[in-house]
Amino acid sequence: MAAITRLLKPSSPISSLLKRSGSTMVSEIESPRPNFSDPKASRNFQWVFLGCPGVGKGTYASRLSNFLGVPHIATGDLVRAELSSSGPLSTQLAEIVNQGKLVSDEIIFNLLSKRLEAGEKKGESGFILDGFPRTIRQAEILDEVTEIDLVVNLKLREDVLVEKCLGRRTCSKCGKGFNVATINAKAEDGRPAISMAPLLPPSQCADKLIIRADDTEEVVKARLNVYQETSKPVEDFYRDQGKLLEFDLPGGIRASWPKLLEALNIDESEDKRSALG
Ligand SMILES: Nc1ncnc2c1ncn2[C@@H]1O[C@H](COP(=O)(O)OP(=O)(O)O)[C@@H](O)[C@H]1O
Repeated sequence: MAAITRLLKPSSPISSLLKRSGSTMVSEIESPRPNFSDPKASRNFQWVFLGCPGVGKGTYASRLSNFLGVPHIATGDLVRAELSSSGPLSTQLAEIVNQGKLVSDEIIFNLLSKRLEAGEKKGESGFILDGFPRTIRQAEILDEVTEIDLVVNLKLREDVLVEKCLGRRTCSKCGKGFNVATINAKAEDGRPAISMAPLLPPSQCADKLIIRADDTEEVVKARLNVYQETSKPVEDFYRDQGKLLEFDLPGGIRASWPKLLEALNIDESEDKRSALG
């Protein structure tokens, strides 16, 4: 794995470059190509998680980020934080998100570069991006500003995705995500059977659970359509670069996590095991 993942450090902070790319003058960007001649300039993992709404990008990206010691950055979380901040963008964002549409690339670049900048100030390096890039333009700009080492594409049958989204709950106090759905989908039409136990909250979170406003059946279906039309091509973008690792989730976390580590060639007994919680 080290060979795939330990590439070299970009010469400028990705946050400032993403900010500049918020304008349409993408061609103006001076790409900070990795400096392969400096063997000391090794950097941390720069991974992307792709997959349909409800597939579990947040769950697995967050576990891996603890395991690998890099921040998990979910653009959906950044959008929701902005939404609840009652800042100038919040009304506009609520309208877009609650219809299941994508926020403009400019707004996303802006939120992401602010998050990366704050992380750089705290000494963060590397990342697992979740929910970004979601358009070809976002993928192209990300490619202009830094090197992505690996893209994990999580996959699950669509009927299960809807059930999972409808079962999602978040603790309004600690922010942790849970799922109250018990999934037992039978094998049919060439789709494999899949069972997933619910991921229930501990007692201190049980009375603080909230449901995302965009997790209604109608909006989930709209988001799945947007994914097929706009985000699916991003898979091809990375497939063509030879960076896409396809991973069909075999079931819930218990069944999937060890298999995912195996697919990533990560030994679970490595020193970061304690981070798993
Ligand atoms: N990279 C992005 N580009 C455009 N819009 C985004 C992006 N990331 C998040 N959003 C907005 O935030 C919403 C929630 O995103 P996310 O939490 O990633 O949801 P999902 O469960 O659909 O994967 C999206 O439906 C979209 O409106």
